[in-house]
Amino acid sequence: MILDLDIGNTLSKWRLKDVISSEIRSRGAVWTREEWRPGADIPDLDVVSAVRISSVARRAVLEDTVALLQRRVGVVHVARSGREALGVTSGYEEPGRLGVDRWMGALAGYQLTGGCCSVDCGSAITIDFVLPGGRHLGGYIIPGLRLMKESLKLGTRNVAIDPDSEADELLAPGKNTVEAVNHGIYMAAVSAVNRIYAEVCDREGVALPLLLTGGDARVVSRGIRVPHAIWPDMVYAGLEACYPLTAAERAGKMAGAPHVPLPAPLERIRAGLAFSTLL
Ligand SMILES: Nc1ncnc2c1ncn2[C@@H]1O[C@H](COP(=O)(O)OP(=O)(O)O)[C@@H](O)[C@H]1O
Ligand SMILES: CC(C)(COP(=O)(O)O)[C@@H](O)C(=O)NCCC(=O)O
Ligand SMILES: [K+]
Repeated sequence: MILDLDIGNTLSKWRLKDVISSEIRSRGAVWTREEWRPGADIPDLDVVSAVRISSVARRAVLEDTVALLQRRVGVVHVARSGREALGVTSGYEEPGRLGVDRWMGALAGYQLTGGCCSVDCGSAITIDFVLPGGRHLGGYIIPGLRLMKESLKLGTRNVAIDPDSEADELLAPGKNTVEAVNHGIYMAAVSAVNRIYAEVCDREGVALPLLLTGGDARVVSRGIRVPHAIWPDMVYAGLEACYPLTAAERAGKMAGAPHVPLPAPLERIRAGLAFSTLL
């Protein structure tokens, strides 16, 4: 089995992938803690022959995890952001400083679409752009839904936005504190994504496919008006593309890759932008 790890600031996600069949056998998540230790809630390492890791947690968390895994597993790949990979060149002045989860998402998105906007809705919401041809432009970082809510300190942190709510309900004015906070941060997040997507497509003169991932991808998706796809395994797909281990991966297949709808025509994106900024 291959153990893939996506260690974010909130959750450490894992999945076990069969080396022979390329099927995902199991998956789970544990809180990203100071001392991250395989335990009851972590897969059995005896069946693991290789590990691939994307981590944006504190360096000590990664070092501890890698040290522990290296004692038990023969092959441990730790992804790093770089200046160039798989046809994509980083837009960052210091490429090593780009969050590796963003880099994995950008690489996976580029493999799938040949140029896209990738949005990762986790602890932070990150919005990255890769143009056709492979130039990564850089991106945007805003607080995620949960962080925005916690920062208000209004005692609403444990009342999550129902991911099944209709966008229309979430966009309506709140009639109590919980609603006002939930609807406010939701509006802030989806407005930012909609606006940033339109601004950058307009600037660059290209309508890009739009991909969403992360723990809040589903709820954010409901407020996005332009065609897009959700790809829960997008960070894992970057690991697959960087460190292909199975026959399917070597053939360029990425697990769980969604059907990506054609983007809206550029004129429509521009008209929407003009409408939201000039009226
Ligand atoms: N079952 C869940 N447990 C925890 N967080 C969840 C859950 N479902 C959705 N979320 C949301 O997803 C976010 C974590 O998403 P994730 O992409 O794993 O973040 P990160 O990569 O930063 O750890 C949380 O901040 C929360 O808003
Ligand atoms: C922006 C992030 C905190 C997002 O992390 P996440 O929400 O996935 O936990 C992470 O990608 C990161 O630490 N990036 C380094 C800074 C940068 O990308 O510029
Ligand atoms: K994120």
